[in-house]
Amino acid sequence: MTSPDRSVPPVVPTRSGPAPRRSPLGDAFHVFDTTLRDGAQREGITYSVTDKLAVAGLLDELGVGFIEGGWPGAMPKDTEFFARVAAGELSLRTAQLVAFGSTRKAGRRVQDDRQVQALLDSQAPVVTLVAKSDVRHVEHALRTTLEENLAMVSDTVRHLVEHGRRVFLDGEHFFDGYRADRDYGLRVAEAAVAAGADVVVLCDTNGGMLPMGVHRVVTEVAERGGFRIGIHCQDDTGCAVANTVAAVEAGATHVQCTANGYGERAGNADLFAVVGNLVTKLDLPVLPPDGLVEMVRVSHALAELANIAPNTHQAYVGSSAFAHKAGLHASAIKVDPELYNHLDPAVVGNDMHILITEMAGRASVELKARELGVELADRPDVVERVVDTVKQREATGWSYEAADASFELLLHDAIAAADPDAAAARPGDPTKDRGFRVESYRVIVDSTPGATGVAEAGGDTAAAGSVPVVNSEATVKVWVGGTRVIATAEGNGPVHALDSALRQAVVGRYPELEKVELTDYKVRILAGSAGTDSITRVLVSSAWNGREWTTVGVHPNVVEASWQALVDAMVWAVTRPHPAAAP
Ligand SMILES: CC(=O)SCCNC(=O)CCNC(=O)[C@H](O)C(C)(C)COP(=O)(O)OP(=O)(O)OC[C@H]1O[C@@H](n2cnc3c(N)ncnc32)[C@H](O)[C@@H]1OP(=O)(O)O
Ligand SMILES: CC(=O)C(=O)O
Repeated sequence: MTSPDRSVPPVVPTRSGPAPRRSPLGDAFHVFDTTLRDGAQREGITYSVTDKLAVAGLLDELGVGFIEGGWPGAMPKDTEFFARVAAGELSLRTAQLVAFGSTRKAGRRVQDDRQVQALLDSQAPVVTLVAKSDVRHVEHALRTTLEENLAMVSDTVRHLVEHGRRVFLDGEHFFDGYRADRDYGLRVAEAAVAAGADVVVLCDTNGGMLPMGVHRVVTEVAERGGFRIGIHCQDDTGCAVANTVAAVEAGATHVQCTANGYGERAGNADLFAVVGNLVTKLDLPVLPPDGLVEMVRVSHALAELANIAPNTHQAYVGSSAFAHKAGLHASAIKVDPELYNHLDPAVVGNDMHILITEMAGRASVELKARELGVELADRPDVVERVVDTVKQREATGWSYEAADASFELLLHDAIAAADPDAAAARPGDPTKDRGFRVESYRVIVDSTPGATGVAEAGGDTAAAGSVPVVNSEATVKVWVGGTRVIATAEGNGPVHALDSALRQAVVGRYPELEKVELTDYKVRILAGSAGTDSITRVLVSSAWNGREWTTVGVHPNVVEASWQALVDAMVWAVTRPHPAAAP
């Protein structure tokens, strides 16, 4: 018989399912998300139960420690959400689920309070109880005595703790109450802690605080000691994130926030800014190591679920959070991106990009060209030509900031113009050839007086017999690979007719154009200088094969401005290197 080899470590039993993730700080620091409770209190947000499950799943992927799912018993949807989680529809890897509710009603036994029972029925392992901590609210809103409010707090906390729940207490209006009667808020906190609460969250419910005041109050409360401090800041002064960070600096170790700052009135502290600041500025690793890089993805997915357009300028996660417009910024970034970025955007899953506008300088153009795969470091002539063209055009109403595809064509036109011999010698090279050449176009719009009804193909669709029928027809003449092609098409308006005729003319050579979709068409009328006509700027967005691109046209005539943007859209589609080869 051989003795067991003691040098081999024992086999650790494998877990079924993915291993739980934890922030390196574990329970020492809580990131507590209340998007599904306070966030849902924002005007305009209505989550379905399915949305709520998806929101919770995304927050768990980010790595928050606690997800407040709603108020079971107050709203059927919230009750159903907890029931569906309990039934196994969602399993959380990182976060613990939290049910929110208020203390028992005044003058009622906690055992008889249906709202409190609903918290237990939710089966959430953690409960946040909202309690009045401002004497004026106790006396005027609850219309009860200060002693009864303390009893409501301790009875409810004890009841929940006795039933195995971990309890956090939200001290509503704590900061306003502290100004009016500082001892009472602390007595509420102490009553909760004595009954078993784990955290007392100091709430700036009306959101009127500034960071210095939050720091002072949290410091004083921390000096009294005896309980763990949390912070919950509404954003009515625009300081919710700063107030939250100030509270952490003063000793809070539990932060309540909402995704993208959604919340009652002006909102709450934005989870992404709070976490971004704590991790990258205060060196507090409050998320699991793979969490921070998910911020952009999760923020945008949560905006989608809330049906709110993402805030492009949102700190850390907005698509413009690392966008640089000023030429001087670009010139320093060319030397070292850190010179004009507060952190590497990749850390939070974001990207830096350079905007080309009238504020661009040579460095902006060089960096933008590099983004587009073109190296212009040794082509100062081309760079200068592009800078001049952009500045002159933007002075007359063009805008390349949102029209990357038109800028890309302008760049390649400048390269071709700088080297006309090479352009002639290599007509098939997309950097030298626009794919087709327009000779002319014509549009006819006609309407027969008295003719009304549902329009046929090519006319405006209208309710039967209600509006005149207007027909639009376009003819384009283009040169494609040495051949002159004339095509005519109808459309439900002049721009549609032009788009159809142009595609018809070039589709034989470029069959992929059949699949290009026009996804957006924006017209902006720009005031002309005194005494002159106004100018029209048209932006056309197109999509194909997972790519989107935007082109611009500018002219006093809206049809010509639209035509320029349409032609750029098609030229970009047929000449730029893109996944066009894919089906
Ligand atoms: C600061 C915050 O944002 S806290 C979160 C607030 N969120 C919400 O209110 C959303 C969900 N709310 C609801 O669905 C409803 O308001 C409910 C179900 C909670 C209560 O509805 P109702 O019973 O019809 O009461 P109503 O909303 O008119 O008033 C709230 C009652 O709770 C009492 N109350 C308020 N805060 C507390 C508290 N912390 N502890 C105990 N009772 C409280 C009020 O005094 C009032 O009592 P009353 O009925 O004796 O006058
Ligand atoms: C609890 C809460 O949402 C507040 O006091 O603002």
